[in-house]
Amino acid sequence: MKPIKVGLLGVGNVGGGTFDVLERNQEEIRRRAGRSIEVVAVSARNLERAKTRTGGKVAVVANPMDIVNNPEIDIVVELIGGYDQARELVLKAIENGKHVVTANKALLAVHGNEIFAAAQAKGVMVAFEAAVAGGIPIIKALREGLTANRIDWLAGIINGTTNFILSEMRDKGLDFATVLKQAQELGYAEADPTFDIEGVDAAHKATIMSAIAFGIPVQFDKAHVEGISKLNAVDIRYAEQLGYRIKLLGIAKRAKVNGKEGVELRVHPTLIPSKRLIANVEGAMNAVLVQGDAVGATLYYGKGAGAEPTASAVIADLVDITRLATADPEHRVPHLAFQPNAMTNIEILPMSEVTTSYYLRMNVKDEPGVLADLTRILADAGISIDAMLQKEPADGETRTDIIFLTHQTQEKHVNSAIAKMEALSTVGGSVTKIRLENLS
Ligand SMILES: NC(=O)c1ccc[n+]([C@@H]2O[C@H](COP(=O)([O-])OP(=O)(O)OC[C@H]3O[C@@H](n4cnc5c(N)ncnc54)[C@H](O)[C@@H]3O)[C@@H](O)[C@H]2O)c1
Ligand SMILES: N[C@@H](CCO)C(=O)O
Ligand code: NA
Repeated sequence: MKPIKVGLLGVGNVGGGTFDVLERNQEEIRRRAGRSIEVVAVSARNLERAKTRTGGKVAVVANPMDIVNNPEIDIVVELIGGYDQARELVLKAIENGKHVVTANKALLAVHGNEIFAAAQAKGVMVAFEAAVAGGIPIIKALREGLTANRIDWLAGIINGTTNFILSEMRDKGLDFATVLKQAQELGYAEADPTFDIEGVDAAHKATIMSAIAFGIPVQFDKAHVEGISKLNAVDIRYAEQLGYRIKLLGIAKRAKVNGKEGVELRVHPTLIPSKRLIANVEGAMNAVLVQGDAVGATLYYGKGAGAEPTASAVIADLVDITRLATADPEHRVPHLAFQPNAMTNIEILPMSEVTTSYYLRMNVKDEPGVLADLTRILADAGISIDAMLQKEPADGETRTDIIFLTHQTQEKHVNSAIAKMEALSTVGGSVTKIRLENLS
């Protein structure tokens, strides 16, 4: 069979890695795919660098539209990132009847509904394994391996950069800026690293997984997004003393509020019991825990960022498309796991309606009655306490830290209890709130 022809948009970290792995493993890949997969052209901003990077073996063009409009190309691989230009290129490739592979989670979390509808109408595939948790085949697992299940929830460490920062800060005592620079040098970080640090990248990925897990449209604008920039080292230490690790988790969960179905879609620092496997995922590694009603809990672990791990996922999609290119479109696996006419629109819940447990830290005057006031406020809000830690005041100090771990409750109740605590004259400053998940 004649080779399937690929055009690469972008020869950066992932584009370069894809080129290398395709070349190195071309024979293995051909034996699996049944045809050779051949990169015939790449588009790059820096033409000379791209020529050197690809060893002068392929055409290098400046205008990515030249690839998208090239009738010889069967599959366009979008690895430039960003929203607008990537959207325009992907939609044009689809209009031209080309299949698309992309690692661009930002694009799919925001414009996915439009892109998948266009691909469906045209009968082409848009594959995106690399967009979520890099090299881990989590899209394949959710969409195919777990297809018998009603998925109850999933929770993942899905941003390598922030996990790397949290691990290095804890283990080596390095400061935030130094570790971020290392993550950038290692090719983990997004072009704009605030996307990593502020939880946006993890929310893009959680949004994509929520759509596949529950058969709902992608709705990034409804996700709750909180990163690690406001996380305090003291809370990492207290969490350890209480038997927990703090991780940036992306969570998608079915919930029922007043008898009505909803979906929780949230990214935030989270205390996880230290004994859980996922609590011990360190560095740029990712892990996703999925709870299905039939299978129970399954855990997927591996490299979530970096050139070749991500290339591994890009190429898996290229092989899938190569195998299925001649199949009737209606016989292929649907883009978002559910048939397009069988999607539902379960509401994404506002954060005030979310139910979870909490770590609350406050700095208080060390005097009689303070603890009673605090526990009264929690009791009045219907919040029960699971554990408490009270530190001895340092020598000569009259103030100390108190930490409560609560049982599950709705966020609105915790917020109103915190407002009452902060109004006490014995409580100084604001109360730190970090969510806690037992993941069992
Ligand atoms: N780096 C990772 O570990 C990783 C993992 C998973 C997904 N991703 C995603 O993969 C995509 C690429 O990430 P990356 O880390 O390789 O980024 P990168 O910045 O290393 O590479 C992007 C490349 O695209 C080029 N480019 C930008 N606009 C272009 C244009 N108009 N025409 C041609 N080339 C253009 C840039 O010059 C750059 O070389 C992003 O969507 C990113 O979110 C990255
Ligand atoms: N910036 C992302 C790349 C992988 O999607 C991360 O750190 O996880
Ligand atoms: Na993946």
